[in-house]
Amino acid sequence: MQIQVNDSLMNVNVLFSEADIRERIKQLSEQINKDYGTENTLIILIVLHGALLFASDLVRNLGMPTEIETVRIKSYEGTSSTGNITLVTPLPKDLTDKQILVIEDIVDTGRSIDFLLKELRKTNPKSIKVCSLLDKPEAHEFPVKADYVGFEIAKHFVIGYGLDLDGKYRNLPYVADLKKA
Ligand SMILES: O=P(O)(O)OC[C@H]1O[C@H](OP(=O)(O)OP(=O)(O)O)[C@H](O)[C@@H]1O
Ligand SMILES: Nc1nc2[nH]cnc2c(=O)[nH]1
Repeated sequence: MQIQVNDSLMNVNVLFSEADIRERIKQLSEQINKDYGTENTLIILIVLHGALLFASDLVRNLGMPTEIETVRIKSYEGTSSTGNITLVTPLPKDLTDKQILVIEDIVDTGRSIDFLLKELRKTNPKSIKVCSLLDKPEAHEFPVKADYVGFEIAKHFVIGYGLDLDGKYRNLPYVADLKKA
């Protein structure tokens, strides 16, 4: 598939197929189930919009009681970060003493998750961990480390499986990068 990005025609190059993602989600959920056990409730905090597809596949494999919550933060326009993070929706209420697992689609510069973790810590939860489908270690500008990572990737802009380009292509069932056609 080819798509137009600004003035360039780009090839959509699959990095992780549907099967790759399914298999990795199985492994991640096994690890999360092992770490948390089956007794205590886990708050699943889905960071909208990007993490929607990943989270909905991941939670189906979790064995503990969960409460699903969402938060929307925004930083990217096109393929670059604006540098300004905003909390578009409020944090869920009553997070004090709760176990929270934040679900992200990608940690890139780390600015978004750094911002969100600071906001969450103000609510005095029992614990906060982060599970991100993708991580770009070479792009980090903030000292963040996700506790669970699906795949580490290079410093390339990716789309699909929740990740957008100006709001589009989130529905692609795979993760792809863009190469000049
Ligand atoms: O580590 P960073 O450099 O901050 O980049 C990661 C963030 O960027 C994307 O969000 P975006 O603001 O594009 O919103 P979206 O999830 O609605 O696409 C993504 O979902 C992460 O939240
Ligand atoms: N779609 C998309 N959003 C991002 N937000 C931060 N990095 C990325 C990326 O590589 N792709």
